[in-house]
Amino acid sequence: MTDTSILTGAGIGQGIAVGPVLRMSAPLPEPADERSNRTPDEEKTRVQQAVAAVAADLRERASTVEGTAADVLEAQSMMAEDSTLADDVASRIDGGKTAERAVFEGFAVFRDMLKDLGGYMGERAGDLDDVSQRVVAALQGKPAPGVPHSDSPYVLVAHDLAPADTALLDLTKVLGLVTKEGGPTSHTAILAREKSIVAVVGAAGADRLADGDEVIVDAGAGTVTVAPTDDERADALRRIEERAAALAGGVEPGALADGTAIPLLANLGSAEGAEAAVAAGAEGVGLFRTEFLFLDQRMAPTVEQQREQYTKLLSAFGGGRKVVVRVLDAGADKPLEFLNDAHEDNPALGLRGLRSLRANEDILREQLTALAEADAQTDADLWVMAPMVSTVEETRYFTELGREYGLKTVGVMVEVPSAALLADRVLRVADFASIGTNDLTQYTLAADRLLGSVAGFQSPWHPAVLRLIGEVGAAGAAQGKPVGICGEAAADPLLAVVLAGLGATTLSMSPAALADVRLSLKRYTLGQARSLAETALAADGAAEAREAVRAAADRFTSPAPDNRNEAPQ
Ligand SMILES: C=C(OP(=O)(O)O)C(=O)O
Ligand SMILES: [Mg+2]
Repeated sequence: MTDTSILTGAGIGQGIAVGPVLRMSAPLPEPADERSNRTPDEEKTRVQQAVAAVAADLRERASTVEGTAADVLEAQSMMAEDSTLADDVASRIDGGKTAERAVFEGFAVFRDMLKDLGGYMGERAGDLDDVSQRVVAALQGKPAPGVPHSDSPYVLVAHDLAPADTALLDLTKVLGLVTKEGGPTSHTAILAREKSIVAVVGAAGADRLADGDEVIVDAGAGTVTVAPTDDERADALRRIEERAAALAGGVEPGALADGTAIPLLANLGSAEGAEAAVAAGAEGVGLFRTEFLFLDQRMAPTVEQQREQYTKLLSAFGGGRKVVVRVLDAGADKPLEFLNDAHEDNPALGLRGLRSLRANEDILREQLTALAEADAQTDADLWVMAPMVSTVEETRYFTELGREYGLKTVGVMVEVPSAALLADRVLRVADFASIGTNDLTQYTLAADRLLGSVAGFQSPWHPAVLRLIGEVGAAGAAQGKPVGICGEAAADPLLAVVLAGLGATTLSMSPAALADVRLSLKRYTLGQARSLAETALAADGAAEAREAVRAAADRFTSPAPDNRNEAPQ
């Protein structure tokens, strides 16, 4: 590509990168479908050896990294050795196929099954393709297709990047990443977010980029500018410098430009993440997902087991810092057998969240006991909340129970439109509300958050979702009760400003998002945030809201004379 053109995709984070393209080596050609001239036993032995070598290599890579990267690589090594897949490949070899062809076909069938499932499972299809390529390469004695080697920095462009490769990218060389495939919840995106790699995934047209093409990757805008003009390049380099300077400016508390405090908190699923969250500037925890501690358990956790975990977490936030713990949120995307193992045709609308705890009140009481005991042992400021509350009556039930255990601050999550619409009454009872925008969006737009086919509906920018958030913000302001946001929406730097304008008093997000949100809040006054919220509410849909807010926000931050139109504070 030589003429300036712009590709669009899903940006991960807010970074910008400028540099020459280097492409991933092309995938291996499809193995020929011809009869094997080896015996089936010989071919099966070859497959076993190749699979064992690939699995060992993936495990070895897993041992050199941590966190999600290690989990992904472990999961891939298990895919390689999956016995159902092995049986499928063996039966193809019995039918006369070569080892290479049998692996190619067998893995493809399972890949298609995952793709058909859509959502999170569909996103795993790429992981399986990568394992298949690695096994075929091992069978052919070729190196596994992977990241190119370069001594100078470059923007890596790939059809889709395998998790094994993303996990091990040399970040001193890779300036940014562009892929044609993959969505915002693909492993590539998850790992890019975790490693703060400037990335645009799912960029249509990325396959046309060639080695040496100069590109600007703008993750915040979700664009890749090919063959930029001198002005575009200079502007991008200036913004890179500005962002680096601002991010290096230390971790001040979250606040708007006029000093209005918007504390920035972390979403955590285990106490292990606490140290990194504090290092990233988390002022406390806005959502501790307790069910993540017990997802693979068949039995309810004991009080002791829980107390130990909660004490560890609270100790990391001593000195009176706030930690909001959510009681177990079972159901739909987070199944907990010990709370509800019934088959439900529509689990998102079933016995989940507080409903399932109420049906197992002994488990809820044990959790509150453990929380109260951990609270007594530490000096963090513990707040406790219930998930999936849909009525004022449920709010009353939970807050009364919490107070029975001596918990000082007891609130509810607003994730269901009914709770948002009656927020004034809910907040008369609860000490605070925390809005879970992931579920609130799912229920407002009637779009299963796990289903790829309806992913287009899952945007918290939708004015219907924002109007509900505004209801809660207004009720909180009227009654002087805190209203936090703890869904993914809070991690979107521009939407975070809109949320502050709608009345959010704290924002909680994955720690990797804190720096960019902090930076974004600092650009706008409360008056401007409210004006941007009005702009979003007036739009017809999510895309229109985001576009209108982006344009209005640019007018606020661009140099005079436009700034004279600044909204009143
Ligand atoms: C924060 C939320 O809870 P979870 O994602 O755990 O359902 C939400 O629904 O926005
Ligand atoms: Mg939720």
